[in-house]
Amino acid sequence: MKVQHLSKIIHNKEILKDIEFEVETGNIIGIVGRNGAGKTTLLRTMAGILSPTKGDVLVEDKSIFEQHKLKEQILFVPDSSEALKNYSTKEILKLYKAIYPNFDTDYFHALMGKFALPQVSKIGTYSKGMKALFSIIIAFATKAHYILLDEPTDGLDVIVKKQVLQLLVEEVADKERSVIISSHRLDELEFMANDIIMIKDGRVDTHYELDALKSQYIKAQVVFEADMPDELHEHVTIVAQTGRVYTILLDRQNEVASNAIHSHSPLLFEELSLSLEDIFVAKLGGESDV
Ligand SMILES: Nc1ncnc2c1ncn2[C@@H]1O[C@H](COP(=O)(O)OP(=O)(O)OP(=O)(O)O)[C@@H](O)[C@H]1O
Repeated sequence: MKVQHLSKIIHNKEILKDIEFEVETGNIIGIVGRNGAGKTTLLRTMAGILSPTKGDVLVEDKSIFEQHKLKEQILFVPDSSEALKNYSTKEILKLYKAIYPNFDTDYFHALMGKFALPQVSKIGTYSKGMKALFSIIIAFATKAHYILLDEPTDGLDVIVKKQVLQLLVEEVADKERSVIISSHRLDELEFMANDIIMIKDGRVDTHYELDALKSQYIKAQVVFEADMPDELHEHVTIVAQTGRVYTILLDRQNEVASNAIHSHSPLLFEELSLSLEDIFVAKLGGESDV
């Protein structure tokens, strides 16, 4: 799937601005960004629910807005299943089977059994987590090639969440499917995603292959005889400070920063393992809530 120069204007406001990236099959892509950055609008446009003001979404090098049948390969799971609440699980099953020609009914029942989800006459009677789970089960049973999930783990308890995350990883393992997830949960994404696309004010701020991103930064604990020398503040991001113990982030390529630190002969300089959340602190200037 190719997202090409995608722009979307709603009520004179440019929500998406020239967004471009490619989704390879067998990958999990994490879309992250602060509230209102444009993640949901992007997913809805990629699913063909919203039409772009400019740009295109291509599957098999053809526009999904010109060849509507291609939309059968894409499935969008919204962060709320309100629209389903008055239907029974059987009715929803029937609806999806009609829309998605490759819908796998056996797989649907197998997943319902695996997650011990009962069939109900009104989806509204499910708990919040059960609704989220049901939407995910339906999504994977469609056998669509591109599954777009908006905040999929909202409302799931820890045990179900782990099972769902495991399911996502298994689903892409055969390289037939890609999963694109919008999430605030960086800690979850970092164990699954191959790529992270950070959206800021409707633009792709950064698009990183996760392993490359992690190797770009160093997280370290550093202690000097006194407070951290002033000149170092411009070179490093301080993540935490307890007394004279500073936890810092610095760019691995930035030799000036590294030389500056060592020229002040730190009493301790110890590299720590880096999380995705740390990187967002570095990139968004202390705003870890993306
Ligand atoms: N139908 C609409 N009419 C007017 N403005 C809209 C509409 N849909 C989205 N927007 C605006 O577009 C911007 C991006 O919204 P969007 O829901 O895509 O962000 P998001 O990154 O998914 O946010 P969140 O993390 O809070 O879910 C927001 O400023 C929102 O108010």
